[in-house]
Amino acid sequence: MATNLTVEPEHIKLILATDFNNYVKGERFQYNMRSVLGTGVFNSDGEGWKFHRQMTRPFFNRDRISHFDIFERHAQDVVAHIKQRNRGGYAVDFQDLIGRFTMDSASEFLFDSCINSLKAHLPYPHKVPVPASPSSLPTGIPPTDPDPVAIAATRFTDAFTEAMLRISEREVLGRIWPLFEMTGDKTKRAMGVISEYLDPIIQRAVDKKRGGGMSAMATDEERDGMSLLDEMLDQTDDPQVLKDEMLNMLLAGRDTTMHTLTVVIYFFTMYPDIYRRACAETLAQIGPTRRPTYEDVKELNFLRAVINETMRLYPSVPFNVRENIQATTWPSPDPSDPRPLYIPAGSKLAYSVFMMHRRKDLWGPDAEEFDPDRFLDDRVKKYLLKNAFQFLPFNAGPRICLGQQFAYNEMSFMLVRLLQSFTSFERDEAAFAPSALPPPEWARWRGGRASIECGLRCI
Ligand code: HEM
Repeated sequence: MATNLTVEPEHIKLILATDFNNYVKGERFQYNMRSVLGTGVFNSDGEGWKFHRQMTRPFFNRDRISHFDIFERHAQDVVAHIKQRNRGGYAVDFQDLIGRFTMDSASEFLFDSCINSLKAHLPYPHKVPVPASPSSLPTGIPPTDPDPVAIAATRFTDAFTEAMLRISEREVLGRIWPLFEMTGDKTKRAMGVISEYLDPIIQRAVDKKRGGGMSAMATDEERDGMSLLDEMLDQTDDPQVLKDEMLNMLLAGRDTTMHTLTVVIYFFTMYPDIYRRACAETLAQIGPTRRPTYEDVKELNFLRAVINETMRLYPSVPFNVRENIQATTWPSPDPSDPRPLYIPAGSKLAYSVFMMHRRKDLWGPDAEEFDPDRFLDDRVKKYLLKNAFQFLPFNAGPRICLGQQFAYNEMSFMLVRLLQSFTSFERDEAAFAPSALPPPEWARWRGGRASIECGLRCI
């Protein structure tokens, strides 16, 4: 069956909000993801989804997301890693590094159990031969991690990445993916490693609860100190349900913010003026060393515009899919033919915010340009305020991203710490892995320069 793709705000509004109950992720999508995401919040519909959503939502509503201690610890590690690598004359794979920041921050925030991926050593640029012994390294960093915490973190994050890649491959292959897994489930190995890591954490939390630890009778102060895992234990102590939810949350919490932060930095390397303005705003509001507070972050209007403009052009979830339960109609997108579109029951539907965010009729003639000022000047009124459904990096309606405010805080905090620490960022294209380079023919296409896995020098 063909997939119908829409980039119309009116259609997306129906799917996500006004006719929400008629659209589901669907059995096919859930089957593809199940061996990794189980029945977690991303991978469920109907009553199952409601159970997961109501189990996790209260956690994000608390004023917890305004506590920045976790971000500070991990941001300091990021800055130290960059300085150390740059001192040795090496570029840093920023996407890898910032993925460690978002993984460690999310795991500590959500489960009070940090993965500690920032404790492991960073990979070297692909052309640098891996030194044979610690003493031969200019930075003095041993080539492998002797620390068991670092080894466990690396095994876990590698397995996590592998599992996510495997399920995305299934989506790309579509209906025929089981043919490619006839000899066995391709997520099994990675899920074995993931379970080895998560099962003891979950078991400890279950035992703590059974032993009379945190409970629904906890005081407000005690609740403030509870992790999402503790809170979920108020609803269930089924280890499989808890594990599914942890993985769903880690997926949501690592890759989205990692991707957005990487593209922001990529844009800083392309547009030094934008970088200078963001820097000037940060220094005026917070100064060169002070740790940013929740209130500071809210005042950084230009930085927020940079983040929004990045998510407009490169949203972390560029496409999404749904199926409709009942047959329905959509308004015609063609003004010359007002007849509505008929959508038979059980249609495969895709919507692309990536494409919608670049439409010139919705955003103006410069829709494909990177220009954060469009979120600050009269273009807000002219375009954005006309239709709330034309800017949807976090989705909308009942399934809107639960971590939106956490994500804005986390990304702003990390960017402030980078802006305070470095006066410029440069791409080091010699350090790019060949697989991260755009194919040569892209250079002939307009806008075809981007490759976001960047080797970076921070000065
Ligand atoms: C730049 C950062 C982020 C972006 C752009 C983003 C975007 C999205 C989008 C588009 C969805 C809808 C997915 C779908 O319906 O298929 C979503 C859902 C969700 N997000 Fe985020 N997200 C971000 C960060 C986070 C973070 C940091 C967390 C948690 C720590 C989080 C937690 C969730 C959860 C739990 C859902 C599932 C909601 C549901 O289905 O009811 N997100 N996010």
